[in-house]
Amino acid sequence: MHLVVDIGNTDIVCGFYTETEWKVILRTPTHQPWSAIRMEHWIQKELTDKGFPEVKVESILISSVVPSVLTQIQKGLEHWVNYPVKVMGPKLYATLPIEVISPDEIGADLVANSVYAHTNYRSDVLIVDFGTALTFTLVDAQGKMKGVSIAPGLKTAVKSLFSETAQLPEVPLEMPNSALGHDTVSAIQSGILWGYVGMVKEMISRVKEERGPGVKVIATGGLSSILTPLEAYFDEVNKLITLEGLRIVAQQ
Ligand SMILES: Nc1ncnc2c1ncn2[C@@H]1O[C@H](COP(=O)(O)OP(=O)(O)O)[C@@H](O)[C@H]1O
Ligand SMILES: CC(C)(COP(=O)(O)O)[C@@H](O)C(=O)NCCC(=O)O
Ligand SMILES: [K+]
Repeated sequence: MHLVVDIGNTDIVCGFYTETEWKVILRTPTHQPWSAIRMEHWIQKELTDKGFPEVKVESILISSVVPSVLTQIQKGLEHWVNYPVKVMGPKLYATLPIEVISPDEIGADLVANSVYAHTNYRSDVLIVDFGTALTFTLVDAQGKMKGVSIAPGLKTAVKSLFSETAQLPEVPLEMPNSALGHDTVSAIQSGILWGYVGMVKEMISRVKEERGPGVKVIATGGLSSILTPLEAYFDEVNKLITLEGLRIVAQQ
């Protein structure tokens, strides 16, 4: 088997795959007191629990947007498999089938998303990633990353309102039926969820105005199925896009 790891600002996701399919996907919170040994023990225990006690992992590629966590995760994995692990970064970007925008600043997850989009569509594609941040990335037909937009993610917006106010609670991310709320919880749900529906529609429409109506729009990230009124706007909704992109990079 082979392994790709996506270290995001909320979760670390580990995808184990063979030539033909994903075998097992593991998820754990990013913010833990990570040490190399904690990582090695966690992955061994999870694999055993999921019915893969003695896997042979032939290659590992990591994408990280959390530098403070990367070192211990990488060390733990390298100790586990006993060979160097690859990490997404500017040196690797130079070998990709896409042209990476601002290689020293760009998030590695956005690069992986772009590799997936270009490999599968070969047209203008807008990737909407509903993670800790809500990101929009445009890749053109030649595989050039043309631009990125970054906003607070849905859960980040909810948490920020809760932590910056005295009287507003943290609310579940559920689409309200009506435009305006009738109590505090539904009022916050209205503001954030309908507000974000509007934000995503506005971004899609602006990008299509600039690039033409043929732009494909694909959605990923843990929160990509919350804004149900957007379903018709997406050509694909797939929570595995970042892992799929990493797998393409690892296999090249
Ligand atoms: N398969 C899933 N089903 C339901 N919720 C999920 C799933 N995966 C992730 N989430 C939730 O979606 C949120 C964003 O996750 P993710 O896209 O992995 O963010 P990041 O990449 O920033 O770490 C998290 O709060 C997580 O708990
Ligand atoms: C934009 C992000 C915070 C998204 O991270 P995520 O929501 O997946 O945890 C991450 O890709 C990042 O830190 N990017 C660096 C800045 C940039 O891409 O321009
Ligand atoms: K992500």
